[in-house]
Formats: sequence, structure tokens, C-alpha cells
Amino acid sequence: MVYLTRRVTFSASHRLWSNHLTDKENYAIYDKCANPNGHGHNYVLEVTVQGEPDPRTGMVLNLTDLKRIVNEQVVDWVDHKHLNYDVPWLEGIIPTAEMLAIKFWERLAHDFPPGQLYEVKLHETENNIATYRGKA
Ligand SMILES: Nc1nc2c(c(=O)[nH]1)N=C([C@H](O)[C@H](O)COP(=O)(O)OP(=O)(O)OP(=O)(O)O)CN2
Repeated sequence: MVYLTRRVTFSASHRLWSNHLTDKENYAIYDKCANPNGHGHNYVLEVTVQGEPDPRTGMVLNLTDLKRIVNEQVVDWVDHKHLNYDVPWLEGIIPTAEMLAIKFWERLAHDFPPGQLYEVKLHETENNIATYRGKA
């Protein structure tokens, strides 16, 4: 099995806040990430597909197609956006790294044959990373 990864970067802002919690609880849990006007990250997104190279092309998937799918399904929607307000398909979620990784997977999965999408890895900061491989 070969794993093929497309890495992209995008910048976005968000606020971590739960309507299920009191103000006091929100600030206790999310601290500086609960800042009312949000804060920004330079995200790094890695999307990995798996498969055997086609003997005729030497490719698991054309990286040009992988780039197009990642841009069309995710990056074009989230780059330079406020993730709490600007992206219709993120409405109603708390835009933590793990929730974003799940939502990105859900959008991307439609564009690949069953089983080809292997992993969505989202680096929120240099040190904070969420990885999603679909439902167990
Ligand atoms: N489970 C989660 N917890 C937190 C998330 C998240 O997405 N999921 N996000 C945040 C903040 O948005 C942010 O990532 C935390 O920033 P910070 O602590 O400053 O992290 P840094 O990597 O920049 O700082 P270092 O101290 O250099 O590691 C909080 N929690």
C-alpha cells in the first residue's frame, strides 16, 4: 500500500465557545481561545490517500487531481474566513482542530472512491494537531 499526501496551508480565524456552557465555563475551558472577537491561525492541512500505483501510470492518484479536490472542497471555502460565521457547512460546530478535521473529511470523502481517502491531518499550530481517519 502506498500513501500519497497533499499538504496545503490556509489562514483563518475562529472563536472557541459552546452554547451548552455558561460564560464562566467557556472562559475556564477555552481561556484565550474564547476571546469575543476570535483569533487567527495559519493552519496546515495534510490530506492522504492510499492505494496501489496503477501499473500503466505509476500513480495511486494524480496529485494534480488531489490538489484540485482539496482546494475545491476545503481550502477555497476556509482560507481568510472566520470559521464561526463564514462557512455554511461549518455552521453549528465548535471549530476546534478535531471538529474541523472531521468536517473536512466529510466533504473530501465524496470525491474519492470508497476506501481511498486515508487520513485528514490538521495542524492548528506547530504543536497542536488533529488527525481523523473516518469512523472506526
Ligand atoms: N481539543 C482542543 N483543544 C484546544 C484547541 C483545539 O482545537 N482542540 N484549540 C486551542 C487553541 O485554538 C490553540 O490551538 C491553542 O493555542 P496555544 O496553546 O497557544 O498553542 P501553541 O501551539 O500556539 O502554543 P505552544 O505553547 O507553543 O504549544 C486550545 N485548545
